[in-house]
Amino acid sequence: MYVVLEGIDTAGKSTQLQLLKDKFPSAVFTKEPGGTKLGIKLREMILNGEANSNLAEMFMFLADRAEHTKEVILKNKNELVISDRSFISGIAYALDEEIDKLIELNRLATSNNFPQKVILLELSKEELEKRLSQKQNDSIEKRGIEYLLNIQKRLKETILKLNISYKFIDASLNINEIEKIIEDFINAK
Ligand SMILES: Nc1ncnc2c1ncn2[C@@H]1O[C@H](COP(=O)(O)OP(=O)(O)O)[C@@H](O)[C@H]1O
Ligand SMILES: Cc1cn([C@H]2C[C@H](O)[C@@H](COP(=O)(O)OP(=O)(O)O)O2)c(=O)[nH]c1=O
Repeated sequence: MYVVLEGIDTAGKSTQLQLLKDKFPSAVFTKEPGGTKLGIKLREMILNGEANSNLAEMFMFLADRAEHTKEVILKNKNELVISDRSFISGIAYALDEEIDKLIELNRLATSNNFPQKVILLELSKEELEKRLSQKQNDSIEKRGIEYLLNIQKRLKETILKLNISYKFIDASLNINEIEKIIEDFINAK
């Protein structure tokens, strides 16, 4: 089963993945961008802000995703794979394009291998402000609070359009409470 953890920057994805590694020791943990050898190079270029064109940046994420699908998702088809982000981020962050068109592009990039379950960690504006103020920001995060809240809205909209089992979780809950909700959701049939 292929499960993905989604949420805007600082929603708590890394924190939860760290805990999930103990709960699911035999699972394959991966991430987008940067879950493959090629992806590590693409991720560095993307986060350094090397692309001036939004379209070029989007295609770098799609290239990362195509490689990730072949090298990680398809090679571990019979395992529990848990990923930090997915094509759902790809759609939400590509603000210039329509969601439906992006779904089609992502079907192509993944050869139709979408996740079976998606978890979204949702932040309130107040909590996002607090967390961003405590962090050194990369080029994407520097785009600001309203930008990230808009992305969060698009993450939800995208998930609701897809026929994938999902769980929305209040990211300001206690860390262990969130972990339990995620664990139960992964274990549920
Ligand atoms: N449930 C939570 N409650 C309060 N703070 C949290 C919670 N989860 C994570 N954090 C803190 O928020 C910040 C961002 O978390 P992180 O896991 O790095 O987010 P992401 O990987 O989504 O960017 C970190 O400082 C982390 O310690
Ligand atoms: C997967 C993906 C991520 N992104 C963005 C989301 C993040 O801002 C950044 C990846 O950074 P990352 O460090 O993995 O996220 P986080 O800061 O939450 O730990 O790239 C896209 O714009 N498009 C995509 O397709």
